[in-house]
Amino acid sequence: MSLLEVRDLKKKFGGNVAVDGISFDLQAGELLALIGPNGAGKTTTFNMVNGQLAATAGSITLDGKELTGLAPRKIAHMGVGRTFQIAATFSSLTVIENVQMALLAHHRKIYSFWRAAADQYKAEAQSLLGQVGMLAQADRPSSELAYGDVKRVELAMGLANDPKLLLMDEPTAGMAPKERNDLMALTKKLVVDRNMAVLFTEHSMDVVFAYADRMIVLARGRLIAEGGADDIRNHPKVQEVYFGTGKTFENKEAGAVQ
Ligand SMILES: Nc1ncnc2c1ncn2[C@@H]1O[C@H](COP(=O)(O)OP(=O)(O)OP(=O)(O)O)[C@@H](O)[C@H]1O
Repeated sequence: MSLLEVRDLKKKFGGNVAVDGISFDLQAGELLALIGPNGAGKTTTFNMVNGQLAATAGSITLDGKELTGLAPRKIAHMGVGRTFQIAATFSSLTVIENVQMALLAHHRKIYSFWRAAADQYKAEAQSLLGQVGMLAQADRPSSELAYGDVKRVELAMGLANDPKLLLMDEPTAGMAPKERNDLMALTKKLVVDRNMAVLFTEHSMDVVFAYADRMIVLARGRLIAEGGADDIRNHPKVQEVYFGTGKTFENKEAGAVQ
């Protein structure tokens, strides 16, 4: 049994079929990329896995337990994490306070307890910051961080619920190539060290080909290809949909840093 099993998953918005009966597996310790042109159904798939969107049909199981129909909070507690952007309101908090907030949320403490709980989960937060190489910057205001470091803190926050599966939506968007590579190398290390699974969407093909263990390709809601970098690069259907959009892989790489 795979950690995540998606079977015949479907989502309709009115008459528009955004995800049209896709099936795939994800193992613990695997970094799986979900790619495809704009409007392919990537975000919709993601949001069904974390429970933000209800599936129209199909099944999603984690460790054999059905996730469809459960609330996002319940799914998070079952071990599905996601990286989220540090909200503007939290940018005045220090790095470690942001991670403590994520831990408080996971342990269901109420925000108004925050003052009294300033020291709560400090050791756990330090441990998470250590894992993403940010311990030395724990007491800096988040607003002062370089963009690549913000992304590391967001990753630490995504680990607050000790996820078996971490969802990352375009983790490297807006990053310079060096920062992108550092973040993905770190993600890969965490996947191995924690025996965690990661499902990520990504527009930058160089990131996908360099770091993903495997990739699945969606086009118009259908899964059209699945495999390693060489399988995907040379897959006629994949070439067709990417050429069909006027974007070759090379063009996408060149235009990846926005
Ligand atoms: N809330 C919604 N209501 C109606 N249609 C939607 C909704 N969300 C997505 N869609 C439609 O579903 C299809 C898939 O969208 P989705 O955002 O999942 O694609 P995507 O692969 O993530 O695209 P992108 O790379 O542009 O983010 C599109 O046709 C989109 O217009």
